[in-house]
Amino acid sequence: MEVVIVDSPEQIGVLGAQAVADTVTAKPDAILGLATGSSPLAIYDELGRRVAAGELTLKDCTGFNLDEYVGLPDDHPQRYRNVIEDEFVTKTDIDTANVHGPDGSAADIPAACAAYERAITDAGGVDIQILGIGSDGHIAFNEPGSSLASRTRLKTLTHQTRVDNARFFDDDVDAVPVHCITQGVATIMEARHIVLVAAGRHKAQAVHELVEGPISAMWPATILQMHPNVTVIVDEPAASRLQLAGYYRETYAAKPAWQGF
Ligand SMILES: N[C@@H]1[C@@H](O)[C@H](O)[C@@H](COP(=O)(O)O)O[C@@H]1O
Repeated sequence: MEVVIVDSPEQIGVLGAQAVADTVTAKPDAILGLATGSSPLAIYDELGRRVAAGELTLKDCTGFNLDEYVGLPDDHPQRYRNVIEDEFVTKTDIDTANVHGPDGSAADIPAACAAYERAITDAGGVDIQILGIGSDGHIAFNEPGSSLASRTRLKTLTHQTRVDNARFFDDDVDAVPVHCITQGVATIMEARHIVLVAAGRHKAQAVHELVEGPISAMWPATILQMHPNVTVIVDEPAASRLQLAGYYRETYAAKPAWQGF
């Protein structure tokens, strides 16, 4: 696990976008794993800037979203498919027809979850997964207690997650759906490169557990310690509880150029 500590959320965006650009340069039809939440927004903005400047194209890429609320109408602005459309697809040149998400309106949810797993596998698997982290250590919507071997499935959101996300629903926690479909922890672990980004002091405990804590379903992100290719990019407040922060800074400063990102 590589830990990169930067000065600002904007720098998180620049480095995260660089990781995506490196992947797409090596493989123009790369499969991108897309995350909602505020943390990845700087990455999407920077990718949009690069596409607009003619430095990068995502036109042959495919995207798979991590998760989706259950039961929101198709045109609801907080439906994650719509959030990814607004925050990522419209800013870049990726083809919207090639961006997929779990079907939160499916009549048969287990069948929709199985179909989503198959779609990711049939596409060849995710080359680079952008990931945020909840303040309780959740990844996608894999709440504390999630099986570390889980696949795409229905989950019940914790009250804390619904409170955290109420800001997107006019501060009305009752408007936040109770259920979601999320890629499982094991699904996420199959991505070839995972770039997890976090900003702000409210993420400091989760980032500490993710990088330095014992692996536990109580902090689902800790399973990433078992993944061979994870880059964690955090700002100073999010890094404030890291015990080995000095070592991570020295390691990044001394990184041989040939290692790339
Ligand atoms: N399902 C999303 C997660 O994928 C995201 O990581 C988390 C943190 O969001 P933020 O980056 O806004 O703190 O929010 C939601 O729960």
